[in-house]
Amino acid sequence: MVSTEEDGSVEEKENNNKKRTKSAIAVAWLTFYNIAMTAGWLVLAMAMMRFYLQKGTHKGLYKSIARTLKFFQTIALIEVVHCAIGIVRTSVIVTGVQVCSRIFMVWFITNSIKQIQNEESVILFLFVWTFTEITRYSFYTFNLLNHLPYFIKWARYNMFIIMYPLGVAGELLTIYTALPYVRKTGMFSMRLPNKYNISFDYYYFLTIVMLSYIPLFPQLYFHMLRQRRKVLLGEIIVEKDE
Ligand SMILES: CCCCCCCCCCCCC[C@@H](O)CC(=O)SCCNC(=O)CCNC(=O)[C@H](O)C(C)(C)COP(=O)(O)OP(=O)(O)OC[C@H]1O[C@@H](n2cnc3c(N)ncnc32)[C@H](O)[C@@H]1OP(=O)(O)O
Repeated sequence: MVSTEEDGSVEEKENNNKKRTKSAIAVAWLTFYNIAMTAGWLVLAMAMMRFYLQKGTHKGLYKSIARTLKFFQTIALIEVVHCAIGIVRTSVIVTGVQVCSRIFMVWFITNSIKQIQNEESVILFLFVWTFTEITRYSFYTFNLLNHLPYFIKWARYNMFIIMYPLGVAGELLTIYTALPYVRKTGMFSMRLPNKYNISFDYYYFLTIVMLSYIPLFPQLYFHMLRQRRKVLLGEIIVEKDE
């Protein structure tokens, strides 16, 4: 009996130790990840500023930063894994939609259609993404280190009110500008007859993507408004399972 109780408490202690070690590893990893991502987006911000100051135009800016942008935006897929394994308390779906729509913008729109790379709308979403990500990753970093300056917290939960619609406007305008090129070239499309007997029209797909912002974007925006009320105003919000 004594020995069972002792075994139990040893097991419990071991479990608690494991839990502590796991969360220490998770915190260490998240701190490293957030510092790396803050640095990556800062490098992007500086590269964009330097380009504009040197050339005096936004033409060619996307091409000059494309590799770095693709790298850091694609790496953000790790955030979906963070949610899935439960080391951050965020919905997989909300994060998945946010990250996948960005990756889609980068790889399947801006990177694939050279003719639109110099559009002002591309600069608009690049500026908005960069500002938002520097704020967001530095917020997570300082928060993990328990030294969060109030202005970063304020910026994280206020700037999105303007930045989110601006970013969406930049993204939608860019896709809209791409539509004529997609129709003309028939890129990423499959017409019948073909050996797979499959038909896919990228032009219509992009139209559906644009329309899908109507139901999806408000959900992300209201999620952030709820987070804002929780963090800045201390409201207790009971979330439905997302
Ligand atoms: C295949 C084709 C797909 C096409 C789909 C088309 C539909 C697209 C519709 C969507 C449009 C999106 C457009 C978008 O790209 C435009 C822009 O981004 S514009 C720029 C403005 N954007 C923003 O402001 C972004 C706001 N969004 C976010 O911040 C996040 O992405 C989001 C997941 C939406 C919300 O973040 P989260 O739920 O994580 O909120 P919190 O930041 O408050 O964090 C909650 C808790 O989790 C902890 N956490 C999260 N991540 C980390 C991390 N990396 N490290 C450490 N901790 C983390 C955080 O601290 C909180 O913890 P706690 O509650 O304990 O304090």
